[in-house]
Amino acid sequence: MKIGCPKEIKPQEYRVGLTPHAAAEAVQNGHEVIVETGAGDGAGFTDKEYTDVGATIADTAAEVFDAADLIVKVKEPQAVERKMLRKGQVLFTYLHLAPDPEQTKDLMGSGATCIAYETVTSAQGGLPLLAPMSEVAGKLAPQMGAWALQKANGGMGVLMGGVPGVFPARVVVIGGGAVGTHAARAAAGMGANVAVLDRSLPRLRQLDDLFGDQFKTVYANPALTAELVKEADMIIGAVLVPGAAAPKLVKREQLATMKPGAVLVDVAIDQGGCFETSKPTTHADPIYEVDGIIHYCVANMPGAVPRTSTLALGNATQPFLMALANKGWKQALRDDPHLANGLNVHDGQITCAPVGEALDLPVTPLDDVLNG
Ligand SMILES: NC(=O)C1=CN([C@@H]2O[C@H](COP(=O)(O)OP(=O)(O)OC[C@H]3O[C@@H](n4cnc5c(N)ncnc54)[C@H](O)[C@@H]3O)[C@@H](O)[C@H]2O)C=CC1
Ligand SMILES: CC(=O)C(=O)O
Ligand SMILES: [Mg+2]
Repeated sequence: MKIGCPKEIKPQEYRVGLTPHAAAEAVQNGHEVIVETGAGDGAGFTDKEYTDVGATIADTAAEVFDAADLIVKVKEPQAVERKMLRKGQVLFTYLHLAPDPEQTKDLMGSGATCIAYETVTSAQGGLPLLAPMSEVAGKLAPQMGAWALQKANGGMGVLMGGVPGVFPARVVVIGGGAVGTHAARAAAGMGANVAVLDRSLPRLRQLDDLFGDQFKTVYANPALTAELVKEADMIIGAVLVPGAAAPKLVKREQLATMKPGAVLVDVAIDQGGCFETSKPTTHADPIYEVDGIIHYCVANMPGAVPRTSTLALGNATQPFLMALANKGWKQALRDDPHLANGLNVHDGQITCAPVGEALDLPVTPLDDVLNG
């Protein structure tokens, strides 16, 4: 099979979908690997590292899309990339379709088979291809929020850890999954006073057992959430309903109840955001203000640390990529129901129920596609 890896073109996205180690394994398994020139530069991988393991370098993305049976990427295909997809081709990447009707329409129109990292599941529970990037984004969130809290950046001028005699920043993390746990640990490590909210009591018990007094756990009912929102210096949005658009947990009218210069870091922005006033921003222009509250809503946060992120993502995607390449997509999905949950679009049809619900589009059952 021909596996193609284009250079990422989303603004300030420096990760790459295939590491030289992954390329080597694909070549050893008898596949042809085509990488766009410079694709690995941002993550510190040279073209030579790919050619040394037997990959071919292409001058343009068009050559990669033209040649490949299977395209491996990091971020959702941008409009110009979507035009290059074709029926029968397999796309393996993050998609985040629920809040993105335009991308969904284009992918359906392309006829391609589109497998989204973020809805692949695992037998142990959780989302194995989202988790590594959630770990990165979670650890980054307090760091980015701390920067936004600085007065020169529009924030209220509060130091995360405080100093002797002065109370530290109050950080509220909504959602205690992969992002939330790593964010809470990092914020607590910076000395902040941290509370984690989740609507899953078993998850809160687990966090309490694992982390003890490092941070407090709170059940996420709307009234309690509203109380904590008022007192917070920083709120980190880290909720997820897999595949679906994020629920809006802080409404615009609540901003008036908050401290002026408080910071909202909406990590869930890739699923549409969990604060009503969130809209996607970029690393180049990451923050904006609404009603005196600073918003940080970068949809590809791990792109800020592409070396760590590329290696972490590659560790997780590689076994699935090899299954798709070695068996062909249909057999790989028949053999592994967790990988099958990643199928979002096939030959013009939506196959992921939460995406269909979010966008009011009909959903074709996976079984019809795989065994019909
Ligand atoms: N902006 C970025 O660069 C990145 C964004 N993300 C996004 O971060 C979000 C969180 O991802 P993960 O932590 O991996 O998900 P996860 O599934 O590990 O955790 C989500 C948590 O949210 C909780 N939850 C769901 N609805 C809730 C509600 N109404 N109130 C309180 N808690 C609620 C769940 O019980 C779960 O514990 C996702 O949207 C993911 O795509 C992940 C990585 C990078
Ligand atoms: C998960 C995601 O959207 C990212 O890593 O950019
Ligand atoms: Mg996106």
